[in-house]
Order: sequence, then structure tokens, then C-alpha cells
Amino acid sequence: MKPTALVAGNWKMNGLASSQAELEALGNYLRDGDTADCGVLICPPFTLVASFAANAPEGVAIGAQDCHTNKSGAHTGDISAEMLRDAGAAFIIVGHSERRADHGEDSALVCAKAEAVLAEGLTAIVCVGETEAERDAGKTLDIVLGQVAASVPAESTPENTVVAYEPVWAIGTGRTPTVEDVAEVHTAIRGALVERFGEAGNGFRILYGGSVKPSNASELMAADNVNGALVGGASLKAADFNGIIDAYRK
Ligand SMILES: O=C(CO)COP(=O)(O)O
Repeated sequence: MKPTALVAGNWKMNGLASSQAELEALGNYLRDGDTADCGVLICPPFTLVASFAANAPEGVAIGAQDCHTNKSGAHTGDISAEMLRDAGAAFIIVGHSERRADHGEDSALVCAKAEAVLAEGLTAIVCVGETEAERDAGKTLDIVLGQVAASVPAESTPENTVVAYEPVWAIGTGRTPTVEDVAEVHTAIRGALVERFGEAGNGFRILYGGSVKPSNASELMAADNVNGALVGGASLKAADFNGIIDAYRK
């Protein structure tokens, strides 16, 4: 069965208390517009998770962008999945390429973080994606499937895990792969999930991320095995994000 799509916004290191207005505006678009055949998620920075979760409009789930592998303890500056659940998060992104690059996170650590998310009964969004050099060297599928194998926990199910394919070179650049290239990678990820999890592999959502905007969302979301989007820059303004959700309105 085809999974219900998810359109997720990753606000990265953006957002202040005043950004609550964008969340409210998004809620108004969802309330006043045609029904969208997808889930909607906003992942603000840690500082806003609790207030956003407390004030989330109908139809908008709130998530976080990272977590520690442990539940609690002497880890100055870190935040655990349990704390995020307590704050009202339903999803946690793990293994974003910016964390893999800026914080040296490898797939083993990403997998441990995802396990921490699942242990709290939350949904992990596990990110994978090749660099431009890896793509140019013809290694895209090797890299992506290697990351999927090593980053997605054995306990994953379609309910508790989402995979997000984000080519590093497409993030924040305005460049995207062709629809055919996106379909090729997503179909390969689907194949790997089916091989590992059996029929359940068909139920996992596989999101595409990297320069998704209202003008390209429909064609990217129509590609084979694309079950939604993980959106950075264009998720910060409710009007743009709503324009991406439009891909799932009739
Ligand atoms: O990294 C991304 C989402 O996690 C994508 O970012 P952009 O949509 O800004 O390219």
C-alpha cells in the first residue's frame, strides 16, 4: 500500500518567539484551503519545540532536528529524545547532512540516535544523501544505500521511521536532481527497505529534500517512490510551505 505522504519543514537554526505567527498562518492555510492528502510537520529549533507543540494548529505536528543517544546525564548542551517527547515533539530528524558534516556524525551514531527516538515511541526521520563529488564519481547509489543500511535501525517500521533522501549538493543551492534521478534513488532505497524488512518495506515514507519550493514540488512529489518532502528554506514562510503542500491538494 502506498504510504500517506508527509511534508516536513526543517527550520534549521532559524526562528524566534515571534515565528509563532508563521505557525499560526500555516494553520490558517490548512483550515481555509482544500484538504491536503499528506501529513504536515514543522521542526523548529529546540528553543521553540515546547511552545510550538503547545500552540500547534490542527493538522500540524511538531518535531525536532536532532537528539542525543542517551536519555539523560552529563552531556552539556545536548538534548535527549525523552526531553523532546516531554516537550511535545512527535518526530525527530537524525543524520541530517549538516550534522554529519558539521559535527562529524557517522551512520553508526545516526543509527544510535534513531534508536533513541524509537525507544521514546517517536518517529525518526533518517537523512541520507551523496555529496556532489560522490555523484560525479558515479557513487550515488553506493553512498545512499550504504547510509540507509547503516543508519536505519533494525527495529524500524513504517510507523516509526521515515527516510529522507537529501543530495548534499541540492541543499540550499536552488539546484535539484532531475525527476528521473530522484526516482532512481528513491526506487533503489525502496528496494533496499523491501529486501531488509520484507513487505513492510513498501510502507516506509521516503521523502525528497533539497531546494524543494512551490514551483518544483508537484513534479518532484510525483516521482516514483517519493512520499513527501523535507523542506528547508521554503518552510520558513507559511505561504511558501503551503505552496509545497499544494502538491498534495486535488
Ligand atoms: O536540508 C534541507 C531540509 O532538511 C533542505 O534545505 P533547502 O530546502 O533549504 O534546500
